Amino acid sequence: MPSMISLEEARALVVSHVSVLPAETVPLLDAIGRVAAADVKSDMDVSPFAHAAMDGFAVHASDLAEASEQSPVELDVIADVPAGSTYEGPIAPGRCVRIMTGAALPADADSVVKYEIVETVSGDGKTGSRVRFSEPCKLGNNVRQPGEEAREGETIVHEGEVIHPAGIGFLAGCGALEVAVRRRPRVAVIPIGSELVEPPAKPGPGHIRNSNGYAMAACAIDAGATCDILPIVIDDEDLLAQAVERAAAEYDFVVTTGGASNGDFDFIKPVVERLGTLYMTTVNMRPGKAQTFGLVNGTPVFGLPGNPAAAYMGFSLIIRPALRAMQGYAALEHPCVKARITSSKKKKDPRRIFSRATIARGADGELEVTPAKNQSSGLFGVIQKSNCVAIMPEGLDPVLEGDMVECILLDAPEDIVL
Ligand SMILES: Nc1nc2c(c(=O)[nH]1)N[C@H]1C(S)=C(S)[C@@H](COP(=O)(O)OP(=O)(O)OC[C@H]3O[C@@H](n4cnc5c(N)ncnc54)[C@H](O)[C@@H]3O)O[C@H]1N2
Ligand code: MOO
Repeated sequence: MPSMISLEEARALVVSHVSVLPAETVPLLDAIGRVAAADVKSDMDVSPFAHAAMDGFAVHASDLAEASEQSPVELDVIADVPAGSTYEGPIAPGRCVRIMTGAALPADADSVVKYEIVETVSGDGKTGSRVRFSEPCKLGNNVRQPGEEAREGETIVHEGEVIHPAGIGFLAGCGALEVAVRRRPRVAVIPIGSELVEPPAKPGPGHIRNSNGYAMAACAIDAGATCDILPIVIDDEDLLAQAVERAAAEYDFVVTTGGASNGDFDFIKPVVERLGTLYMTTVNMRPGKAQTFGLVNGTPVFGLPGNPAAAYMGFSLIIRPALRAMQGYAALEHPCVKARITSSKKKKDPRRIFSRATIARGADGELEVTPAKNQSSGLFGVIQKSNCVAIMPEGLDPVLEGDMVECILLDAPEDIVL
C-alpha cells in the first residue's frame, strides 16, 4: 500500500470498492433527485386529445382563407366549450365554436383563433353571437396535438436518468405514481474519541461536543443517503473493533471520525486491518491527510480524521462521490471553476491545500476568490460562511495575488454545466 496517494487516486479507489445499490419502488414524491432504476413508460397519450392552446374560437381554417381587413369573414357562434367539455356536433361552413384553453378541439374543427384578434359583431361572443375575422388562420393554429408530451407505451424516463421536479409532473401525467429508483445507501457514523460528549451536554474539563457526528450525518443525508449517528466510542481498540464490525454488518457504508492519525490512541487503521482489508491511510491533501479506507466483511469502512474541516473535506471530496456512485449517479464530482485569487499565499506545507474561501464576481465581472482568514482545520463555522474551496497545488511555490486558481463549488450540483 503506497504511504500517501493523491485525492484522485483516493476517490477512484473508494468508488471502485462500492457497488450500485438495488432498486426500490417508491411513491413519486420520494423520487425527487434520485436515479431511475428502470425505464418508465407512459400509460396513455399525453395529452389524450387535441385541445385549444388559447381562449378563442374553434374554426375550419379553410373558412378564413380569404379573410382580410378589407373583406373580413363573419361566422356564427353555435356552441361554447369550456375546459372539461367536448363538442361532438358538426360545424357547418359559416359557423364556429367558442372554446377555452385546455378544452378539447371539437371533432369538426381544425384550428383555434385567439379572441384578441376576433371582433364581436353581435351578442356577447358566446353561443348565438356573430364574430368577425380579419386575417386567415394557419391549419392547426393554437392546437396542441394529442401525444405531444408522450405516446402510450413510449419510454418517458430512461434508466440512469435523474428525476427532477419537472420530471415528477411528467411522470404523474403519464400515470406513473410509483417509480423504481436506486435505494439510498444506509450510512453509519461512528464518532471516536474519549474527549467527546453528545450535544447539548456541556463538556467537562478536557472534553468537547461531538460536532463531527452531526456534520458527517448531514453530509451523508445531503449526498442522498440515510444516516444513523451511532454512540460515541472511546479510544479503545477492542471497543472500536466491536462497533465497526457491528455497523459493517448492518449498514452499506461505515464512516468513523477521529483516531485516524498516528497518535497513541488512534485505532481506526489497526481495526480495519484486523477486521478486513486496509486499502488507504493517507491522502495528499490539507486539511485531511489522515484518511483511512478499507473493507470489513465486504462493507466499505472510511476513517475520517478528527479535525472538523479535515473530516468535512474527506467526506465531500472522497466519500460523497462513492455514495453517489452507489445511487447510480453518472456525475460524481463537484464542479470546479477558475477564479482570480485576491491575496498572495505562502506555502509552507507541500500538500495540496484546500482553502475554505468565498467566490464572487469582481467589479470587472470576472470571478474572484478570497480565502477565509482562519484556515484552522478545527473549525466548521468557517466552512458554513464559505461557498467554495480554493486549491493551492502541491509543492512549495507561493500562490500570488491575481493568479487563477481552481475552486471547487461545494454547494453546486455535480451535474451542472458551467
Ligand atoms: N504528530 C502528529 N500529530 C498530528 C498530525 C501529524 O501529522 N503528526 N496530524 C494532525 C492532523 S492534520 C489531523 S487532521 C489530526 C488527525 O488525527 P485524528 O484523526 O487521530 O484525530 P483526533 O486526534 O482524534 O482528533 C483531532 C481533533 O479533532 C477533534 N475531534 C475529534 N472528533 C471530534 C468530533 N466528533 N467532533 C468534534 N471534534 C472532534 C479532537 O478533539 C481533536 O482536537 O491529527 C493531527 N495530529
Ligand atoms: O489532516 Mo489535518 O487536516 O491537515 O487538520
